[in-house]
Amino acid sequence: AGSPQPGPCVLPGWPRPRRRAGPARMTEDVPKRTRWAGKGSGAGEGKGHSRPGRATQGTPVCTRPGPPARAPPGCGGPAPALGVPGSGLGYSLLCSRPREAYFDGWRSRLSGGQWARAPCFPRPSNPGAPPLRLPTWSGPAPLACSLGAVPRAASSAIAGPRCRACLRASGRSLSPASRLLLGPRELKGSWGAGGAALLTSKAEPVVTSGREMVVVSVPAEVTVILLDIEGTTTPIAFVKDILFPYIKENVKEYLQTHWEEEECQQDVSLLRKQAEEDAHLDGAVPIPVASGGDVQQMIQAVVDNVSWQMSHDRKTTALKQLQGHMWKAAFTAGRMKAEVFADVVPAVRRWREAGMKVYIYSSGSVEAQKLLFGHSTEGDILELIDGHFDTKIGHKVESDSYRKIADSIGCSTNNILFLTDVTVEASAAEEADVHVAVVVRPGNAGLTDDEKTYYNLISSFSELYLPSTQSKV
Ligand SMILES: CSCCC(=O)C(=O)COP(=O)(O)O
Ligand SMILES: [Mg+2]
Repeated sequence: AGSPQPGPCVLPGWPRPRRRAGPARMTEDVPKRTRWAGKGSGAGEGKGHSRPGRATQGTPVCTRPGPPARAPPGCGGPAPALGVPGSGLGYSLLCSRPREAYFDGWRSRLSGGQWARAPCFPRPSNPGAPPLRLPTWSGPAPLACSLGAVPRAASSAIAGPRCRACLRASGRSLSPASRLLLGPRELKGSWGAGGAALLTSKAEPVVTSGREMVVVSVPAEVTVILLDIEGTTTPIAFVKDILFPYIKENVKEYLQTHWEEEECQQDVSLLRKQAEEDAHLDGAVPIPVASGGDVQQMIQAVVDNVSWQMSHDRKTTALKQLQGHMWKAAFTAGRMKAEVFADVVPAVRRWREAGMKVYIYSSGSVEAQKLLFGHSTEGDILELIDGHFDTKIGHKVESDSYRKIADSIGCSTNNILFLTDVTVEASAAEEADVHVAVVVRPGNAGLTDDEKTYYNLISSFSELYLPSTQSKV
């Protein structure tokens, strides 16, 4: 295997970014999500790349000489995972011509006829990053999975899905080019609970109790991890079934009890202002001015307004501020403990040990965030958080908010990795050049195939791999 062949390298069905001016390079066809590898390569990198929903499907053709991509041995046709969105983009391409694959800032030279689970395109990024030789295979795939798409080392110990296509068929998404989906080659070290055997200095297999695990490698430039709460650190069910119902059931009584207090009046003023802004919206509930009117009537208007906002899951600062004040009593009295996913605290500790700063950015008010982490099922874990942001800095769906957060922290946007369950937030953050990964947790909203393809997905914080060579803030 392996003498160089002429001809274009065709990667069918990628969501394609728009071409930018300048000499044709394979990187121009790299979907934006692969920017994890390319963020250091210059201002504007990735701008204009396609996103889910806006993606144009096509058949990008690299301009470098090389063989057409062809199906892996045993597959009997084009690798199914290659031709559709959600495929994992260029992993497992058979390149019989030496080329460089850039992979999360690491480079691996793939020589003739070898398979590599790495994107088959050059990335101009992170020139200073250490080279990494990714696992490669020569000749026929060592083990064709049921769909025959991805070769991997044989191991009867490994249960579960065996290739991207199988994983996708089994409902498990993976796709980002920056993921390592490796066969069971060598187990080193351990990471996280549950017996996960994990990478040490090199990208190596991740096998947890006989189950293959997908890892997303954190780019070396990342020094700050910014966390969403609902759907990311905390189950949506806790918010929807405990926190929010508490508000609905208690708002009237709370207002009646605290109406005369300064804090409560400020909350009502903010809600009134919001109601004025919302006046054009269907079903919006106005709040009359407090000029000697009937207090009970006003309280009822606030209750109705809150109820209307919550029924639409509004994330307004006004609503979040009142909610935060209301939760205070419940949390401080020990009547409520906030749930955090089991992987959160161990991972955050690890990140901090590695020198990362960890911040929260949630629609929940900073006050509510502090209550939540100060009274969690894991105890008071506030000390693990370096700082908090809420919608006072801007809404999570606006990219400017992320620039302001970076300013406030004192870093560049590309030093930040934002973890969220909401792709619109991820998209806004990316627009500001923030790295993102979408967190898939039980109960979270589903993702479209394009979104699964486009974004780095993790289902546990333990799936984030921090290269040990990184220097941190
Ligand atoms: C202390 S956060 C309470 C949950 C909440 O109010 C909320 O809106 C969560 O939104 P997130 O931005 O964390 O998804
Ligand atoms: Mg969320």
